[in-house]
Amino acid sequence: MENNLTLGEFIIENQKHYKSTSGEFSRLLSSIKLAAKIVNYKVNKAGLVDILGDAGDVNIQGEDQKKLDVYANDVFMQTLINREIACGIASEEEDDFVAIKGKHGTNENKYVMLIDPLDGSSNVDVNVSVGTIFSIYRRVTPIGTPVQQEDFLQRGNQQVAAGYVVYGTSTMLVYTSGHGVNGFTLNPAIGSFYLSHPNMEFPKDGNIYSINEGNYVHFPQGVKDYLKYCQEEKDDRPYTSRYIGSLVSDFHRNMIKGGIYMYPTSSIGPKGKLRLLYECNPMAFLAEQANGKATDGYVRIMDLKPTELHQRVPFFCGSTNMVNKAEEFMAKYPEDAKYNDLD
Ligand SMILES: O=P(O)(O)OC[C@H]1O[C@](O)(COP(=O)(O)O)[C@@H](O)[C@@H]1O
Ligand SMILES: [Mg+2]
Ligand SMILES: [Mg+2]
Repeated sequence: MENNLTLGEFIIENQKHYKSTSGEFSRLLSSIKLAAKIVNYKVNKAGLVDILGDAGDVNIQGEDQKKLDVYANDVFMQTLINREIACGIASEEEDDFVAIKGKHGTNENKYVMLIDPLDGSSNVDVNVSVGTIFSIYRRVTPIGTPVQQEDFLQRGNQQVAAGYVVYGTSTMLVYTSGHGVNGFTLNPAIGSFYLSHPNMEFPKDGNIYSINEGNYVHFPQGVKDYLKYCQEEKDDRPYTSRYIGSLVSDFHRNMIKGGIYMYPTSSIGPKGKLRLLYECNPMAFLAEQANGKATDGYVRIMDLKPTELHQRVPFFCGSTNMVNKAEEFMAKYPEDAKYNDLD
């Protein structure tokens, strides 16, 4: 393993792909790598340090923040702010985007980042794998001016890079900058990420479906029909149901083994649960770069026009043939495509 490229070497080797010649993009990826190691160190010994349980606050989405949500958010925010490595950051745990003003009050950087600092919060206290998700864009407003909302509300197809860290049996950082998907495993003894999963790809087909079936009665009919199809005794079915409850971990498993992750609308969550900007868009970019597919059941996730920082959308993501099949069932109920009109 140690002969493999380290993540740092890989980033430098692949600088030729980045339109940024200033090294700014490489430094941004290196800062993410550093923050991931710091969070990993805490996550790995969560039971021994006072980091489990609720932080006692509620985020803008009305969710109880876990201490690890707040910790991971602070680590990523401070790591990037202290290095003045981006001009703005938006986070699941911050009400609004944060403009990074350099020491001299201005910031010449061209990248903004959106982040889900700790994904799978419900699993934090029970020692089940969790993650971090990030998405990077080039700003659209003039460099040197204060960053604006429109720099963050860009369609997913404008992403420059996206990735996740999974804090699981091993810790991995998986990312794309538009040239395929590569996975790096952390060697905790050496403290370096090594290329362990080059050119990751979703199998076109799979036999795993991931969805919180506890919400079954609330699902749209198209989803109920697709689940019946998955559970039918026919051909290579029934499929296997696997649901960790951490998007990053369910996505990672399905990318390796073949499968589909679904978080649809429901009568209790009329727009679904997952956030477009820092959960669905980055995972969709990774999925497509790994020959998978990601839609809201009807439309390509990365073509959706964001309107709010924390907006939610339904999410169907994974092996292309499985997402196509799910869409076939959804297409029979076109009225369910209008989830955005349900204000
Ligand atoms: O408990 P539910 O409703 O099945 O939701 C689980 C989903 O919600 C999430 O935990 C949402 O992410 P956060 O933990 O970052 O809020 C996903 O990781 C996961 O797939
Ligand atoms: Mg999340
Ligand atoms: Mg989160």
